[in-house]
Amino acid sequence: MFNNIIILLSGKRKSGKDYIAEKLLNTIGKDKCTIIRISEPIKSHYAKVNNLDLVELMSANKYKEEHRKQMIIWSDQMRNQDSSYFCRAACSEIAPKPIWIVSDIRRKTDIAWFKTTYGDQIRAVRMFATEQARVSRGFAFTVGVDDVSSECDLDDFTEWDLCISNNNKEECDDAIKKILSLANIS
Ligand SMILES: Nc1ncnc2c1ncn2[C@@H]1O[C@H](COP(=O)(O)OP(=O)(O)OP(=O)(O)O)[C@@H](O)[C@H]1O
Repeated sequence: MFNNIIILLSGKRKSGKDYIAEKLLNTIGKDKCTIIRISEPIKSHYAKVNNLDLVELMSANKYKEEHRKQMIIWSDQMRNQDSSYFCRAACSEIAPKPIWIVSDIRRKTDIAWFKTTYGDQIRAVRMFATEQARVSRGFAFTVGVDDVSSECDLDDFTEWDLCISNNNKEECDDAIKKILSLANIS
């Protein structure tokens, strides 16, 4: 596979993982870069099993939030059988581009699988935003979502290559520069 650097983005809900991933994609260029979402195979398999509309499920709307808890429970059951099932599925048909951005790393097993599979190509990035900023972006603490392993498993992980803040435009611009530098892109 022709990929040189794989940027893993992790952070709490509404810390801006997708936002930063899209900015990186637009900066690096779609010819050289692609975004991978582990949630894609989770959602497509979950939609199939439950006869749901995948387009609605992929969008950041109420429909997605309504199904989030059930998807967490279902995907945990799948992971208990095979912890790297969704990581493998997400990477199985990716275009051969030099930079991959995985925009929704949530578990130690996700990082372990990427490191085992892609070794020193991996750059692990943790994003932070204040609760105030996250609330302003639509975050509301939800039992069964924010207090379970999909949201908390990486809270005590320390082996990040880079930690960044994304509370405002200045921090976001700075974060983009730091991630590009980490990935050896000037
Ligand atoms: N630096 C920023 N400036 C302005 N808006 C931002 C910034 N970062 C994120 N946002 C906005 O906040 C909202 C949440 O961001 P995003 O969807 O990227 O978060 P996320 O971490 O991917 O969340 P989730 O884990 O729920 O998928 C989006 O509407 C996004 O446009």
